[in-house]
Amino acid sequence: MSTTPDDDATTGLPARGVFVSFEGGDGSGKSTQSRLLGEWLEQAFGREVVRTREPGGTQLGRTMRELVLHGEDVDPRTEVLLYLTDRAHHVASLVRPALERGAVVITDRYLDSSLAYQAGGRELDLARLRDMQLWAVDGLLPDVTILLDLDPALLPQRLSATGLAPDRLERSGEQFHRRTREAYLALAAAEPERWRVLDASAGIEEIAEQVRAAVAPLLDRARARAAGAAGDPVDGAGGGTGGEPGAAPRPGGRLDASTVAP
Ligand SMILES: Nc1ncnc2c1ncn2[C@@H]1O[C@H](COP(=O)(O)OP(=O)(O)OP(=O)(O)O)[C@@H](O)[C@H]1O
Ligand SMILES: Cc1cn([C@H]2C[C@H](O)[C@@H](COP(=O)(O)O)O2)c(=O)[nH]c1=O
Repeated sequence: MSTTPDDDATTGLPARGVFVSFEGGDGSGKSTQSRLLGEWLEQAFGREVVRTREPGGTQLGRTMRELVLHGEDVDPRTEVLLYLTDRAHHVASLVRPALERGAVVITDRYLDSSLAYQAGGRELDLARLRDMQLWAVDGLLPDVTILLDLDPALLPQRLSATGLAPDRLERSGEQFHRRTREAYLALAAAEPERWRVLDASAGIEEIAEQVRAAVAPLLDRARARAAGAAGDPVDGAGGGTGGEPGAAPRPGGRLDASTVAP
């Protein structure tokens, strides 16, 4: 959940939540997979799951989303700042508080979207953008980032499946989407301990299984950490009983509050 493995750098409290981000091109299946992962986590682990997204995970963010995706055309630097404003508020008001109370936070896009789309796609300076992102979120990085890698040639097919008119970014052209994809792959290659790259052209259930396999070990680690902090045995009665990747939902599993992205 944070840049340090055992403690939250900001609060000094034990880091008990788990932070998962989905990344990828438009129409790569992020919403589909974040929904499936959230349902599985609630049912199999009885964990509080907070599903959210960028831009648009907060009320302010929904205004920013409308502006950046459906408003007047803006230059690339203005675009960076719109996404950054959404992100800073999202982390401060929703993501960090949820992690601090022990929730699993699943976000459909996070700061890597800006590095791929604005540095890669719009060809802005990567190092500068990375510094700005880390400042805006006070250093908070996901425990795991799942890249749903899709050839942009498949984008029209995926977009038409949604039945929605393409937004300003989706209309940015094939070369833009190719640069974005290359940027994602380079980010993942540079930080393999955080990223998992999955083939987004595979079937929905096959991908869901790979996502579960990537996330389940993090839950075990967080559970052990939380139990240690509370003085409980790791396999004690409190909380979920855990589960294997792909395990059937646990009967009687506790369903906690879930914030679902609008
Ligand atoms: N693995 C898959 N194979 C085929 N179709 C898929 C797959 N995953 C998702 N889809 C379909 O593709 C469309 C886009 O999926 P989804 O909305 O999950 O993508 P997304 O990455 O969240 O898109 P966006 O970035 O545009 O919001 C939907 O119609 C969805 O049902
Ligand atoms: C967070 C973020 C997003 N974008 C782009 C990527 C997509 O084209 C849209 C968001 O739409 P989605 O339906 O939620 O995928 O915005 C970006 O360019 N930079 C960012 O930081």
